[in-house]
Amino acid sequence: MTSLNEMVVVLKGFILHEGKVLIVQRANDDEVGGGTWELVGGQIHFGEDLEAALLREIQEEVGLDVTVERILYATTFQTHATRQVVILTYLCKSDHHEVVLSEEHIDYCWSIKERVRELLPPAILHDFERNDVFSLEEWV
Ligand SMILES: Nc1nc2c([nH]c(=O)n2[C@H]2C[C@H](O)[C@@H](COP(=O)(O)OP(=O)(O)OP(=O)(O)O)O2)c(=O)[nH]1
Repeated sequence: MTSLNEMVVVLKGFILHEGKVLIVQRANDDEVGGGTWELVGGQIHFGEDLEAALLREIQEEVGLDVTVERILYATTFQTHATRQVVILTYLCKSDHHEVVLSEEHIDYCWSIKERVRELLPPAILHDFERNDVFSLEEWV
């Protein structure tokens, strides 16, 4: 019997430029999480390398060429009964701050910690706390 369960792997970039992290706001008409703020990134394609997938997603969503430094944390959750997401979040550095958004997002913000605490949803903030992301010395 074929399983109807789905497992997706999502790569996210914690992109820093001059001490601030880039967060983006999903389009309001997005069926999942419309209007909410998140890190840049998306699903790996079958057969793709992790870093290549991350660089592709970052280029597609915000038009930046970044340097990937290291993995910060991995997390997983179910979006509904038959769909589980595994998220790998990587520290990245950008030499530039000029962002070109795709149709997926309607706004962006290079953010200090205080702003991130105001804008990101509790689930992501919880993962930041659990994985000491707020202690990153490169982040203002
Ligand atoms: N709990 C938790 N949720 C997170 C984290 N990072 C993160 O983006 N999310 C949420 C926000 C997104 O709604 C969701 C999955 O990311 P996504 O929207 O880019 O994935 P997707 O399936 O749409 O991928 P794609 O179509 O854009 O390729 O996970 C995190 O660290 N912890």
